[in-house]
Amino acid sequence: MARLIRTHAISTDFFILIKVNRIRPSGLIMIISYVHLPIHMRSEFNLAMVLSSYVEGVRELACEILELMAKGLGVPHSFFSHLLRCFDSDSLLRLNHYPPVTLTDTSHSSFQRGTIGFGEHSDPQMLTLLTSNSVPGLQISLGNGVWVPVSPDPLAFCVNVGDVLQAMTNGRFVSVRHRAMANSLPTRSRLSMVFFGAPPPQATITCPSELLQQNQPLYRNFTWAEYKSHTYAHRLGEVRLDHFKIV
Ligand SMILES: O=C(O)CCC(=O)C(=O)O
Ligand SMILES: [Fe+2]
Repeated sequence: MARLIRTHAISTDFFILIKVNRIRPSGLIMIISYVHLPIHMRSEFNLAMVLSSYVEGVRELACEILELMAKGLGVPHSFFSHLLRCFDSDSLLRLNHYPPVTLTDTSHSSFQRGTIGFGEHSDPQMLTLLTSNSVPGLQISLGNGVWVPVSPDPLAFCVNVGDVLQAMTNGRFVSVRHRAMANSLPTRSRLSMVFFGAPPPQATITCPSELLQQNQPLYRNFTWAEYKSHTYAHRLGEVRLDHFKIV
């Protein structure tokens, strides 16, 4: 954990240092960006070193959380975590950049407070660990149109259950629907760094027998590759796990 905090601090500085160019296709309200990485980086900002150390630390943290969940559910210790520890685990690190878009910026005249930057969805993987700089934007859905903002804290992780963990726990843990608002701060970009813990493509997503002693299975077995291709063939906002429900 100490190493994770150290690497997190270095990588946050690193990502703040990178040059950011916004593309503004005429007529388009935008919120799309290039991130340029300087080629001649000082040695302490060696990208590969920082990223692999970060991913190793954040993956370990995700595994520890999954092991605590397994303990709480009374299922074998590494039933969930071993999938993230597999050498061909399909886990992913994503950086999201939300450039400042101000209400007075004429090229964004139709931009309004409340514009969504990243639409409502649940993450398809098992467990998400998200951290951001101190610019707000992330919101969690409580259902019925109620959204709760998550206070941005560069030294904290927001941990979200993903669809696959919902299926593997037979609905005991529910994947959280969330979204990110476009950034209306005039001068600062919002950056989020998201680790998605996922199984290997050919892993079968199934529920442990301990969770089926008094309950019928809610979802049929599927592979992560199958779920992923279903996910990308459907819209972000759909409840994509419903397709695998046993009716
Ligand atoms: O940037 C954020 O706060 C949310 C991003 C997100 O939900 C995602 O990348 O799946
Ligand atoms: Fe997400």
